[in-house]
Amino acid sequence: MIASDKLTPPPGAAEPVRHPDAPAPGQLLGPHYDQCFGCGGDQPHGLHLAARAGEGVSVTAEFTVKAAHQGAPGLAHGGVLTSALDETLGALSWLLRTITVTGRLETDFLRPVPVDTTLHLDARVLAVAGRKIYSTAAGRLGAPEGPVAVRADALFVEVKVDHFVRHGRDREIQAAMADPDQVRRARAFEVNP
Ligand SMILES: CCCCCCCCCCCCCCCC(=O)SCCNC(=O)CCNC(=O)[C@H](O)C(C)(C)COP(=O)(O)OP(=O)(O)OC[C@H]1O[C@@H](n2cnc3c(N)ncnc32)[C@H](O)[C@@H]1OP(=O)(O)O
Repeated sequence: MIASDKLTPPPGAAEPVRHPDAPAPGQLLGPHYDQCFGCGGDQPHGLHLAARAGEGVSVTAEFTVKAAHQGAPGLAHGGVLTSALDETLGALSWLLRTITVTGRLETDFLRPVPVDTTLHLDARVLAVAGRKIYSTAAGRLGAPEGPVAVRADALFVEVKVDHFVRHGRDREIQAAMADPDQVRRARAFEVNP
């Protein structure tokens, strides 16, 4: 499977560089926002995906499919699986110490994923070109070496905290800015907070 032209790093794109203050390999990254559908602990039907720093500019993550995540009877919904890939790819921001949002995400669905399966995900940055981060991820059934069920290629784009302040609903933005723990987590993404 080949990523579309929009996901092919341009000539001159740089190798990704792990930030010197990135969390150590093996360290749990924790949620970037408690209400996040992907990683937040306060979302009852969220994915509760737990990501860890890997070597280089990579992460691993686990997500267990619940009944609330079904599309067909007993099987995970494809959009939910794409969300798990998106969240895992988003966690790469912790290693670059930049805030990024998904610009483009292409998913291949290779095997059905039954409810109760734990999907073992991994993601890594392939290249960086200015604000554009090119990355790839896969989700395996039941074990880190299990068969690949889903995979994705992505382009994330670097933004500043201002992106969220400008576009987010005011109620949640005000609450986030009043929460010192949330502000600390946002700063952990940024090289120059
Ligand atoms: C107090 C508050 C605390 C907050 C604490 C936050 C904590 C940290 C939260 C992180 C959360 C992560 C969660 C998981 C990941 C999501 O799910 S993120 C949510 C989904 N994504 C979005 O909502 C993004 C919506 N899109 C946008 O906002 C804008 O289109 C973007 C992506 C920021 C780009 O807009 P822009 O900044 O105006 O930049 P633009 O010049 O258009 O594009 C820059 C470059 O990217 C390229 N590009 C852009 N989009 C595309 C595309 N779709 N295809 C190909 N190329 C593209 C452009 O062609 C351009 O290339 P160059 O011309 O430089 O070569």
